[in-house]
Amino acid sequence: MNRILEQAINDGATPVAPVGSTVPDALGLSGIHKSFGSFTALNDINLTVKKGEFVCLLGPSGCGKTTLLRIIAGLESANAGQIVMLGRDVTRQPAAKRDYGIVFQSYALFPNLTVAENIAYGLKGRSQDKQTRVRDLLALIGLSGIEGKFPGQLSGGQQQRVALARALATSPGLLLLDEPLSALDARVREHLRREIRALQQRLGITTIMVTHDQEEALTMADRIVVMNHGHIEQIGTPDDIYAMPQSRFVAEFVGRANWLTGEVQPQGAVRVGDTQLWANKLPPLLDGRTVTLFIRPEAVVLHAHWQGGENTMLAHLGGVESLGGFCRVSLIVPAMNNLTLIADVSRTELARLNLQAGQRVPVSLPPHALRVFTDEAQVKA
Ligand SMILES: Nc1ncnc2c1ncn2[C@@H]1O[C@H](COP(=O)(O)OP(=O)(O)OP(=O)(O)O)[C@@H](O)[C@H]1O
Repeated sequence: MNRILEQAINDGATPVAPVGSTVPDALGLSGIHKSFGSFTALNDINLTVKKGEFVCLLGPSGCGKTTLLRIIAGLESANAGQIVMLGRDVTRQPAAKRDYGIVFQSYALFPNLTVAENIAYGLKGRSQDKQTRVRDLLALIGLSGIEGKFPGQLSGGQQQRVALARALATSPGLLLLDEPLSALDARVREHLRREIRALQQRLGITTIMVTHDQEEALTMADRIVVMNHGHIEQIGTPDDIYAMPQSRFVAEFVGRANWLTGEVQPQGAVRVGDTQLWANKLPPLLDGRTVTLFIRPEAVVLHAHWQGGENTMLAHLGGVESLGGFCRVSLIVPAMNNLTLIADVSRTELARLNLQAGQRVPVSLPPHALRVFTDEAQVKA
């Protein structure tokens, strides 16, 4: 077994707790508040991260995710709130007393030091032990033999892997990643995404990563924390966030969506233009209210022939855009005031339907796939 992996396990870094044992949470944030002058950057942030979890802080530019990561790291201080790491209150501890490794967006390696010197920078002890540690870490990140190179001789992806090795060198309890992939090109980014996730799972190291890239968060995280204007909009697994967004902001920020505005009818349907739509979980007492229905493009069903049925209508085929593995079809629905729906359809399905531009296509919006929002909040059944 790789020595680092072995050490991580000996250090107790494995994420799975024995049945019945009480493992303290890796991180607990309560009531975190941060202002810069009169500007509130973070407002009442509460979050618990379990040992071994990979959590992504996701949100648009300026929502406060980097500020939150810096507060966890002790590089910024909060105006109010408490930070607990593995049961230890570190709120007033300086950065050096908090047990974490960090990787920033820009590689932040010392250009005048070799790879080995960069990785060993924070290590204490005998030079021979350090050499062994560096060798093990380089093997761990798949870059054995580059000890003597300088950062300038490495590609961007290699530099970020070295930065990761440096962050892991002291076997920290927590790994903090601040947009570590955003300076890399798409192919390297995708590759490193998988590598970092695999490494994190093998080491069982609790990880918090800041990203504005929803795909990154959806593919890497155990849980996603969606942030907006300094507060948390939703915390959930990638599946929860994608399929059951709790606010319109989350639904719009993560993935594509169709939005349909309609009025709730006395019998419980929602009228959109001349069409009556039924949604599962439409709660009572909404008669006459204007609501917004939400459906993901891949949930829109196209039919080869008209069969009628619930939530089925005729649309005109607007256009077909190829997006590699699937196609995005735009559909204009006359019975919904010429609203344009988008549907994501596989290439096989598209070939089966044999669609021609301008053709009339029967379209269904399955009731179970329609979610209902009033103003900002999603209506809960
Ligand atoms: N030192 C500072 N002084 C004043 N305002 C700051 C400071 N640091 C951050 N801010 C403000 O706080 C808000 C949150 O910034 P933060 O960097 O945390 O956002 P972010 O979500 O990480 O965005 P990005 O993805 O663009 O880095 C922004 O409006 C930013 O301008």
